[in-house]
Amino acid sequence: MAISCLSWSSKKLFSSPQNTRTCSAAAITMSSSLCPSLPTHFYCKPIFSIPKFQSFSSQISASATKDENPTRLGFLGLGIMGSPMAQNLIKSGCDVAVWNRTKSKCDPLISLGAKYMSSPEEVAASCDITFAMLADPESAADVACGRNGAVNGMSPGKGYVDVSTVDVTTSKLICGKIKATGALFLEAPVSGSKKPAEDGQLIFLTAGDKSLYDTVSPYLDIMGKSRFYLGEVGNGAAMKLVVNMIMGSMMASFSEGLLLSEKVGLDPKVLVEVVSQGAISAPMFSMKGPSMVQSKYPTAFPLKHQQKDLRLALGLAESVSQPIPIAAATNELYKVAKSYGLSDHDFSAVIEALKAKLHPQT
Ligand SMILES: NC(=O)C1=CN([C@@H]2O[C@H](COP(=O)(O)OP(=O)(O)OC[C@H]3O[C@@H](n4cnc5c(N)ncnc54)[C@H](OP(=O)(O)O)[C@@H]3O)[C@@H](O)[C@H]2O)C=CC1
Ligand SMILES: O=CCCC(=O)O
Repeated sequence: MAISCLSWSSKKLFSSPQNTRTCSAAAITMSSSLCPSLPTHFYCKPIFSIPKFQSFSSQISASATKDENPTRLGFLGLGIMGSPMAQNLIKSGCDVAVWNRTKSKCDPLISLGAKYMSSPEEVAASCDITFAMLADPESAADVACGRNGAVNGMSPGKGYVDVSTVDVTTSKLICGKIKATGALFLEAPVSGSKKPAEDGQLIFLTAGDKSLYDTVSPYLDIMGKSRFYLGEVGNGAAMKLVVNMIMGSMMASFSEGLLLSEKVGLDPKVLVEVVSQGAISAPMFSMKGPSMVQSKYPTAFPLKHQQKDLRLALGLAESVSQPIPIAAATNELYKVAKSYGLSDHDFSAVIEALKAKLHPQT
């Protein structure tokens, strides 16, 4: 299956298969201390992560122009994440068909050149590879396996790549239905939020059919900065849930710190600065701290999705009898935040649940 994308910027040059390499063990020894002036994506990463290397080659656009049968890509689900991901594929010259439950969200992509299809089935039937970026396990299963679902349009030679964050059971269910048609399946949830999606800097946590992984890697490289292949279906979903469980608890703990610092007379803006310089610094704190101090929560990752991921992580832990008391308590806090109508705010709005008086005086 040839790559159909045309080069449109230097970003595209990163994603040429010729420019994408797996680091050898020897190469891992090249570190930032040896090459302090190099940007971080030049540093070698463990062999299971496949970073992109910058190149000034124009090989991909030259080969793409000769391609008379471009790979047809489909994209289902054009929310906060799906829209910029599909947009990056289109802007890279890929032939993309789109569908979204709320049709109006397809319009900006259609104006960029995407074809509109009226159902997931139609997208899957007309495309070689279909990506899906849906809200939760229920919607991911429904879009794949429900009435007019993608499964009905799948057949041997096609591939389905689910990039939604779902639980292991749902991913395996979708995988089973897709594979029963003779098509291939890859789960590929992403780490990274709205801005990394816009910038093509996501991290893909993939598992499933290795041959499909190899086929779609150039597209993952258009949408992301690195990708991990984790083996059998379920491992990508599990990795994503563990990562988001940690993230949700970090955000809750950070929220407590901001409020405690203020209560004892400290400036929370200074706390954000102090944290940013020490061992617990994290881009998340530096990026979201200043707006949290102003009680502003512009949505990048909706709070309802963070609570969903905590709920799913609790189920994952339950399945192996692993205690996760901090995540369990954190989940309760996000549930309180949801009950205050904060579901569609950014997940940093969880701090509001700590501001509220739990037992208001009458
Ligand atoms: N935002 C973020 O920072 C990140 C999110 N994720 C994960 O990616 C996924 C998508 O997130 P995000 O884009 O933020 O979410 P959004 O809520 O912005 O988008 C959700 C998408 O799912 C669709 N959808 C919801 N319910 C249904 C349904 N019953 N049937 C069909 N379609 C449905 C929505 O359609 P409609 O437009 O009609 O509502 C929309 O296209 C989630 O699993 C999330 O956890 C992963 C990494 C980062
Ligand atoms: O699932 C959402 C992840 C958000 C992020 O990684 O910043």
